[in-house]
Amino acid sequence: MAPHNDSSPAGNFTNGFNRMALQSSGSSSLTVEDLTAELGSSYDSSTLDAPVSHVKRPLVPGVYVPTMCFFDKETEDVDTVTIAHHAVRLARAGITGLATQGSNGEAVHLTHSERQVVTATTRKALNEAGFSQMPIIVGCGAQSTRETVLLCRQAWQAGGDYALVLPPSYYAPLFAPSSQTILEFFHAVADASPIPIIIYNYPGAVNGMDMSSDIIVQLAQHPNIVGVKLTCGNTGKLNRVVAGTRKLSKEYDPKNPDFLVLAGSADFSIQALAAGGHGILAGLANIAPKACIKTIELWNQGKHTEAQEMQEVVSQGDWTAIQGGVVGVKAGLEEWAGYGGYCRSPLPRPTPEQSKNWKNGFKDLIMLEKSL
Ligand SMILES: N[C@@H](CC=O)C(=O)O
Repeated sequence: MAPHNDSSPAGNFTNGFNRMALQSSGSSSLTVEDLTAELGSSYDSSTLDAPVSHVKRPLVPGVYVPTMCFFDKETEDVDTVTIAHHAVRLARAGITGLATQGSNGEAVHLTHSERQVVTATTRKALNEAGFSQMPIIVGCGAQSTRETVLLCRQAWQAGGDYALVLPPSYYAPLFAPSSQTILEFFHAVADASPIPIIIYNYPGAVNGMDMSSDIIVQLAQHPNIVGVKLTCGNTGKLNRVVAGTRKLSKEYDPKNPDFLVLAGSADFSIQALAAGGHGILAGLANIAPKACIKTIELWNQGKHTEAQEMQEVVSQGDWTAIQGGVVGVKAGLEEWAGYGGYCRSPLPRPTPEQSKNWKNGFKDLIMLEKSL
């Protein structure tokens, strides 16, 4: 397997694209001028107050958290103070990395420039708190190849290290989830993106499209595709992807694999590890990062009975998160951590009864979290 492009091109943040980025990404269909023009119309660099420096931040096994986007309760404006606070709180809990604009980050509610602000705020907060080596994955899924590439470039500009990419889904009936169309889409994005791509397989979010292990392994052969988040919950598939991608490496190192295979929900953390997976990228870690980390540590230390017991608490808590979705996770944070607020409209604000139920649903998990 060719070495991964896990280092973003050096250079300071500017509103125009860095030519090195384009050269290193091998982009052939989009010029610097095209992209600068596109950015000029969709992105206001004055919203960022500091240059973003680009350094190598490797993607290693562990617990990654799709962090939340917080909003002012009255105006629904992006609340950068709480975004920064939450990122640092998670980092101090010992997580491996963060993902902005995942499902829990309400990417679909954000404009391009707001996405930039969220990622840059997160990068800045981590750097200032001493976590400058912690990678940030940025959700970059969009419906066209062109917009997906643009989001990847904007993610890089804002300080993102990796791009999490869903397959386009609006026209899903016109192609199968493991078709040539999907293959070509991911190849085109990976060719043009200045940051490496992580495939996001989340059938529930993409018109039911569920990519097969065969196509994921095929895509893993691209030097700029470096991992997958499997929210499908299919541990048989996860096992096949680990086995198939391991064979692509000259020397497989489970502590530093060439292709990272992550469970997309915390309720199958140890099941994923038993299948050879490398960790999780899971929303529940917003609520209970230490419990998610400890469950994985126990398993990796060979303490399988203790890990299984902890997994049961995590899985029960995740059931509340899965049922309440991002509304429920925010309500849980508000109830147990004193911040969280509400999702952007049109997502509903929870009723007092819902908040009470979700608070109770997370109770055992929070007790565990507080004991760690
Ligand atoms: N249940 C998932 C939702 C998106 O992938 C998670 O935990 O993040």
